[in-house]
Amino acid sequence: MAEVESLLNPFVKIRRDLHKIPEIGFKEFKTQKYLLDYLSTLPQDRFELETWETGIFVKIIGKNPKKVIGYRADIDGLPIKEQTGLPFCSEHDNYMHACGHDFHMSIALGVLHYLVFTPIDDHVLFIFQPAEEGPGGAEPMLKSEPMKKWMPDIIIALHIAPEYPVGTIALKEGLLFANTSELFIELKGKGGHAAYPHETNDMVVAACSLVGQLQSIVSRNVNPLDSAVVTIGKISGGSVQNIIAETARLEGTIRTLNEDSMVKVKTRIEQLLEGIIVGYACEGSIDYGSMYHQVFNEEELTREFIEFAKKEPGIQVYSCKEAMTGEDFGYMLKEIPGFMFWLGVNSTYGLHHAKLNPDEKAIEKAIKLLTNYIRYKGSNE
Ligand SMILES: CC(=O)N[C@@H](CCC[C@H](N)C(=O)O)C(=O)O
Repeated sequence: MAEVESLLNPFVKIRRDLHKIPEIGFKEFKTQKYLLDYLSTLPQDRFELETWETGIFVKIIGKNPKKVIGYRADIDGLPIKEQTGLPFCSEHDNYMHACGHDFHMSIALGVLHYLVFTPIDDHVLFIFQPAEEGPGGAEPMLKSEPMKKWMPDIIIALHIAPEYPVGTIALKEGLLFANTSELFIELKGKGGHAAYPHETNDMVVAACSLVGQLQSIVSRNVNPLDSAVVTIGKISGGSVQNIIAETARLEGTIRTLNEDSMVKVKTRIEQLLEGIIVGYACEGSIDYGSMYHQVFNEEELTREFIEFAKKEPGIQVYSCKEAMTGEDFGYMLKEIPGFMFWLGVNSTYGLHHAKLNPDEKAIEKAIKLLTNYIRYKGSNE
């Protein structure tokens, strides 16, 4: 294994190292240390660095700066048990980089490394952001002191796309990713003996009924020409097979392409929950957790990047439709002009799947494309 690793592109090795240590939002301690250790090997006079929570800001000093170009990479993993069987699979039981943030980090380090050794005119701010999967690091990071001090004039990010081949990128001007809101519903009834249901209010039955009713929101309350998602990803309740459950909890997410639909979907969820409370004589409450602003690509910069990327050897540019994925990078794009794009990584299994296995050849492609684009944008001659 050591021999094979010595033959790898160093940023593929970095990706594998990071893949082994996935950590969830605001607990990315080993990840932050790994990134800091790597940064400590680079010439220290070429950049300034500030940590923020488990994230890191790195400003590469420009030769003749007129602006700051921002590049953001998210760093957290997901609570999923990896099933890839890869030799470098997760060493953290029940956690996995199943959304490609290991790729995002290694690509960012590749571009950063190049710019440290080959300075350009403008400053380049790298933002290693925690907690993209939740509860959200972008919004508080935007308000942080380092960000205020080094506020970028433009900002860029990518996300891996398992469905596209290596060597492709996909993007569009305007709306790229949906508005999101987490959804947590608690139900409380009356538990008791499995053989005496008439003396209880069974929250497993109430929860199942509510999950069924929630499916009607998208099909019956949202305009068919609009789009929305209501997904319940987790149900829990009860303690053992012969006790009727006193409590149940649903955990899910809402996605919409505009803010009005988000309000409408939430109103319907609240109405349906009211119905359950009355129908099952129970208590119920909703917590919307964290919400992400849509990802909206600034049109002129996006068009310019598309034209640039089309001329890059080995890169094919696809035009895509908006997706119902969410990204708190949307908050950065709300304040700073920029764009996000999909990077093709050709995996049979998709994002958030325990067998996601992105093709590492995409790492070098992305490093080259981004480095060339940032050099082009950051040249003031
Ligand atoms: C790109 C991606 O997969 N992002 C996540 C963001 C999750 C936000 C939040 N935890 C929620 O579930 O609403 C996604 O699931 O789209």
